[in-house]
Amino acid sequence: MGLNEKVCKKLEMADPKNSNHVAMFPWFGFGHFIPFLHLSNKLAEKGYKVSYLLPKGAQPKLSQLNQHPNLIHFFPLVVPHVEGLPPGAETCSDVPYPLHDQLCTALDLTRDQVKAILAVIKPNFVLFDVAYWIPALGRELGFKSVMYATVCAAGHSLRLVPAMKIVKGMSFEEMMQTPPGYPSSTVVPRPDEVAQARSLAEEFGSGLSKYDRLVTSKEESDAIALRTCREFEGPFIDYMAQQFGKPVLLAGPVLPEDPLSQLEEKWHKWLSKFEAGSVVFCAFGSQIKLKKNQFQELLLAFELSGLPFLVALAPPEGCSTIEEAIPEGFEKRVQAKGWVYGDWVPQPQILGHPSVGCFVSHCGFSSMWEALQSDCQIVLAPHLGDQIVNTMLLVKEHNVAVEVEREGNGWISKENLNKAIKSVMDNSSEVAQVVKSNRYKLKKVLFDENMQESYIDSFTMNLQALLIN
Ligand SMILES: C[C@@H]1O[C@H](OP(=O)(O)OP(=O)(O)OC[C@H]2O[C@@H](n3ccc(=O)[nH]c3=O)[C@H](O)[C@@H]2O)[C@H](O)[C@H](O)[C@H]1O
Repeated sequence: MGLNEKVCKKLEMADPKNSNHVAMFPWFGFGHFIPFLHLSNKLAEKGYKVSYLLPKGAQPKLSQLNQHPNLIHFFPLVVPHVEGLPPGAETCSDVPYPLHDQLCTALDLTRDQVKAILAVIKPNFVLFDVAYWIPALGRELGFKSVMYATVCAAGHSLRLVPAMKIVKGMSFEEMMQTPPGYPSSTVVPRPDEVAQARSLAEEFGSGLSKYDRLVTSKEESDAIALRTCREFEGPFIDYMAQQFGKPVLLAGPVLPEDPLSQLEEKWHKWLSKFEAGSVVFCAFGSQIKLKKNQFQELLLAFELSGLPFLVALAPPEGCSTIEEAIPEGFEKRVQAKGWVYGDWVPQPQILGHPSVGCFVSHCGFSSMWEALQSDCQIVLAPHLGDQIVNTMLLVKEHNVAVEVEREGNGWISKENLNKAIKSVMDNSSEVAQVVKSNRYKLKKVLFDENMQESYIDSFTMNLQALLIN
């Protein structure tokens, strides 16, 4: 009897009510909270109960994304203070990137709280990403552990497989190599990605390197789950399965259906002043803090473009408010055509507004999926390693976006950003037509209404199959 038949038999015999409880325990960053919560919504639609463990201060920003509060319950954790962290720090948004090591140590120190909760709620499965000690808890408490990766399969295949260990002191030439059997010649190391990938050898919580933590999480867990699909990353998915010798469950893009319906009036009203597809929207996720001069240069690029723009970026380094960072006379010059906003915006809903025609993004994995779901042209300015890999997937592998050219030191000039925006916003340009046509074709495949449903169905089928072994 094949696996699917066995699972079907098991499902017929067992009351699904007995094995449909999943606990979620993501890394303490919104780029992880949000994908885990989107998956929670999809599982709840299939009748699953979800217990979601997270720092207590993160819950308010996430509650609005919880579409099934009767089935998805939050379990707030107290994040212990670790020396070096600002008092009360709980998520990546509270601390600069270099302090994520200490934040991850704090996550490890929630182990007793997590164990106490799991011992009481008795989930059938726990989905996690950086808490490499969850599989051991699973063997002790009797649940199946699944490492749910919220970055692309290409990024994991390139930098987080046993075939090529990332350690301190590797030469540039070594870092420019791809692991044995790696399945791509377009998504490959490049100097700025190598510079970022070196951080994988650095400590990331409790003395472990990021590489060791993330590879151990995959090696120890009962299965790996990826927020992606064959149509987007097929060869990388197969490579991951071969490297780790265990089931790889695919969730698909896992995005909520039409987000525009919930757009708040203030955004809708302002955006609706402009003609369809004319507004440039820029956001760089929940973690990036730019240097003040780079922040100002980006604003000057949007002014130079002459297009209406909405910029949602955190205040740059050294500025506590966005107003402090805006260049002299800028607001007077751009008048009602530009809006610079220094706090959280409803990004997916803004991308769904008909006036928005271009998304300037750092290519974080969630922003990447939201860009592909939208009808916007895509301009990419990646910062962290996996964002560069995501960028190569979109630009080199699928040719659906353009990347901003950087100076040698990583500087983004107003001229180069303006050039990239114009290349996709000038409908007469060949680049604009090619990326637009490729994007529509890819969107048709990735967001075909039955595709997401079939991915979640097979995801739950494969989850249940873990209970048989
Ligand atoms: C896996 C990890 O995710 C991280 O998260 P980050 O927040 O930077 O970016 P996204 O993944 O786009 O996630 C950001 C999420 O926040 C939403 N959002 C953001 C800003 C805002 O003002 N309003 C919003 O609604 C956005 O819509 C998206 O859903 C990094 O990429 C990191 O490289 C990657 O390893």
